[in-house]
Amino acid sequence: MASITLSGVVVDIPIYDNGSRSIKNSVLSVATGGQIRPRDGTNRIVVRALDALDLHVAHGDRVGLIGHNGAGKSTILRVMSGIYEPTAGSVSIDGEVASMFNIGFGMDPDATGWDNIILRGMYLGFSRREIEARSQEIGELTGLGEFLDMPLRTYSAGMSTRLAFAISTAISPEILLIDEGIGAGDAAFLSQAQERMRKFIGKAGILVMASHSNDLLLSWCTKGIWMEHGRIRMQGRIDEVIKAYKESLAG
Ligand SMILES: Nc1ncnc2c1ncn2[C@@H]1O[C@H](COP(=O)(O)OP(=O)(O)OP(=O)(O)O)[C@@H](O)[C@H]1O
Repeated sequence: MASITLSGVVVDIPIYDNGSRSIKNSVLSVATGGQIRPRDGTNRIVVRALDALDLHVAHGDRVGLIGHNGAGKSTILRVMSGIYEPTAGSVSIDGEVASMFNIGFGMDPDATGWDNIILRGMYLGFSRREIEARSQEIGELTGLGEFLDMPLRTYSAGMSTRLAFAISTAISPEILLIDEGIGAGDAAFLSQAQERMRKFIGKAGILVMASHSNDLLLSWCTKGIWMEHGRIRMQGRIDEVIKAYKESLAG
């Protein structure tokens, strides 16, 4: 059974250009972003992207991360995927993780879409034989047609996302992490993606996604977590959390 538990997770991101006094003086006065603070005992400035975060995601949960720019949504996903090591606290992940945001990983910009399906598939743990056997099906799902014969560097962000999405969901991971971007697809791709996502969720994995699209969050998620300055402001049913967040923006 897949699960994710974060206990007291702090992520401080050091800023190496510490020459500016104005950074220190503007601490906490802004509506967006994490908390900018001098690091204890040093002259270094850090951004506290996550502040003592406790979070449990259980098998079958579909969690939407909501909040203003810089609230910490992407940082949570990066911690869950192992890209960021927490400054303090602990992370426990049970299950195979596939993430949809490090889409450059395991991909070669000069190789074609077809070749990248093989490369990224192997990076995600397929054997060459397994991924070759499935590459046709994955290629069709991308809807990229003849672009699959073109080098990846000729793709738009949305096209790269299609490719990454098709490969990631093909491997049926137990935990899927998505950061924005998926909204970059067109309507036909999104409905195809939803169908695939429903199948994925039907296999009872975990989905954690960050998005500014309420429609996408409402259709894919059941739980919502509203982040603010690296902390959880509210969590609960996705519709209730989105409603409260919208009210706070209006007020
Ligand atoms: N590479 C970095 N260097 C410095 N600060 C960073 C870096 N990455 C993130 N941060 C800071 O960490 C905080 C949290 O950022 P994060 O990307 O998690 O926010 P977010 O909620 O995903 O925002 P958005 O909705 O704009 O994508 C912000 O204050 C941001 O400035």
